Amino acid sequence: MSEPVLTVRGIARSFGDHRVLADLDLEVRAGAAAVLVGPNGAGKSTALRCITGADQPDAGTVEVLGEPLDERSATVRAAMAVVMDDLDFFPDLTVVEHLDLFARAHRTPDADDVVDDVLEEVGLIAQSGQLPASLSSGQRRRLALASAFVRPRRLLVLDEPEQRLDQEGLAWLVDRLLAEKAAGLAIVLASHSQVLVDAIADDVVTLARPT
Ligand SMILES: Nc1ncnc2c1ncn2[C@@H]1O[C@H](COP(=O)(O)OP(=O)(O)OP(=O)(O)O)[C@@H](O)[C@H]1O
Repeated sequence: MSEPVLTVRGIARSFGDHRVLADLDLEVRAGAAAVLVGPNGAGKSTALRCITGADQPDAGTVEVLGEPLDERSATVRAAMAVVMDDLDFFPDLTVVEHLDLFARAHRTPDADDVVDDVLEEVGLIAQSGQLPASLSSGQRRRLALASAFVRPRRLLVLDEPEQRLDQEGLAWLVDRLLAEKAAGLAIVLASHSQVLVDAIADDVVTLARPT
């Protein structure tokens, strides 16, 4: 069996005396998907933030490709594509300019072709010249997801990627994530969509709302 792409051991996180995560373990290998489920406030986003280095666990360890997580390392930045809940875009860059930026910054081979293909796939060809403020919320979500698919990646970290997608968008997302797994990507995501969980999860991790 391949080495794990992501290994989480015993992470814990509290805010004041509010314990959100306690002793969370997770291992995700190439071609597999782990899905975090649980009610609002259960700690799914907190866990993903600890995995990406956006937050620090109080205890436990996170390893990416066998190395302790350092989100500044070139290896981690090249491997980990992250789409979280908060969608920040440059207000003065168009849809296609955002994707060009991601693709070129990460040295995607044949960047122009990749960006065109992904724009088509996410259904944003007609909006490619628009600024983010003029997109619908679902179109902004598609742009955020597209940014992960125009760059090299070995680990996808996605926080509720189904949010604001219509039914056709959810069907696309399922197909895309299955294709990512088939291509050897490791995926960890949080979701409230049973359709998505049933379609892609190899491992379902249920977090309970803290008491
Ligand atoms: N920076 C913070 N300071 C204080 N409390 C926080 C902070 N971040 C998260 N929390 C708390 O931690 C708990 C878990 O939040 P989190 O966002 O991880 O939940 P979630 O499972 O992702 O929920 P949802 O399904 O609503 O997205 C919540 O009670 C939240 O208020």
